[in-house]
Amino acid sequence: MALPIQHAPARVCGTATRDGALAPPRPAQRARCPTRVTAVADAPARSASQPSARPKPGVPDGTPMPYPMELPSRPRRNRRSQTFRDAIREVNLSPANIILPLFVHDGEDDLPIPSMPGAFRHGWKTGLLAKVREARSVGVNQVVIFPKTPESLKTSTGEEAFNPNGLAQRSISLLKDNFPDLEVYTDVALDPYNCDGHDGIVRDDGVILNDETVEYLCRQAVSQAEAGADVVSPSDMMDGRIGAIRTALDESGFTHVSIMSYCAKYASAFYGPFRDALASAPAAGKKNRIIPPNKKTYQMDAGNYREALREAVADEDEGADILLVKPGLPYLDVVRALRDASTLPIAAYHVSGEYAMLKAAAEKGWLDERESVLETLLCFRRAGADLILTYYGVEAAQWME
Ligand SMILES: NCc1[nH]cc(CCC(=O)O)c1CC(=O)O
Ligand SMILES: [Mg+2]
Repeated sequence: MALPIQHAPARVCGTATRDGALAPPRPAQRARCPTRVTAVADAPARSASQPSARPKPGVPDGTPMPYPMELPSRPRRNRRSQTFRDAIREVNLSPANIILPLFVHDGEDDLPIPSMPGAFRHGWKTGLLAKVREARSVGVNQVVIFPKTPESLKTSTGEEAFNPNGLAQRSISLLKDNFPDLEVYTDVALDPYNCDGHDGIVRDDGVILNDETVEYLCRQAVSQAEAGADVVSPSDMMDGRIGAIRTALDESGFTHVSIMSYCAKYASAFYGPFRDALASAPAAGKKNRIIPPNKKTYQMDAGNYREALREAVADEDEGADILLVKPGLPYLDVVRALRDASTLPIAAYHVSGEYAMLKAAAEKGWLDERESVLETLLCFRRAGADLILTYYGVEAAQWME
């Protein structure tokens, strides 16, 4: 059967130069150009009664002639076998790249999170330990802890954030006691502890105070370090907090504790399921108090790229050890920008909404979950991420085996 191949309109045969311009064709190439009609003269003449006669047996109509084409380059040769494809793959994905985010609550049972099927608020003792044991068994040895604070403990300044006996602090200690070589990351921001649902302290007129918040973040980070945290991760986007936290840690004897800065964190709709999990969405305005309904005065605008570089330079100068971009997939250009601009390790957060999208499509049977998750995570690596925070951490590591 003749294949419905349409010849492309005649184009200039030439060689693309490095800057993408077409160089004039070299004489030797003229004869090779598949769209040139001269080649047809070499084909057997077609009689009027056999309009679709083929030039050679088994060669579909429309095949460019001469056949085989004299191609100087055939990239498909390098894709011919799985062995070869594996051998020359440019980046790889390993459980070592994964940081598993874990929600904890101050109770016993693991509670499902409806907008994040397969993820739980773990009971801070048994459930948390069991999940970490499972993660380690597949090679994931890094976790980040997100505590769900009971509403009764939330205040407008979030002091529970640095309660030495708080849920976060207890969870960190428990993990380090049980798994001394586990890398425990923490979240530094006030939103899970703040009755207004903001990462910083909200003044009555709705302004989110920067410098006052930084002081609280320093106390929170030091308290997490005292509990045994290996890496504190400020996710609040206040200005100047990396330098202040570095100084506070150093002065308290924690020169060995690292800082992973959420340096390019965007005001994103993809955090919705996370805020469900922690009941941490910005609160409704109250009598005599204005509470901004979103985080746009501190998290970045989705349209901005250069601004991410500005944030990265500042955080690197202030002493960050790792730079993080968040969300992940819609912001891979920013991951690449930071990868190229900095010598620090780069982390990317495959956030709750991105997880929910894949889960929902997989549950409907619209996507192959394993293939789409592994592809997604590999693309983070290609964009330049060393570390990937993903709720798919354990499943992905199992699938990698
Ligand atoms: N500062 C808190 C914090 N740390 C991580 C996330 C979101 C993570 C996710 O969506 O998976 C958020 C929510 C927010 O900024 O509103
Ligand atoms: Mg900043």
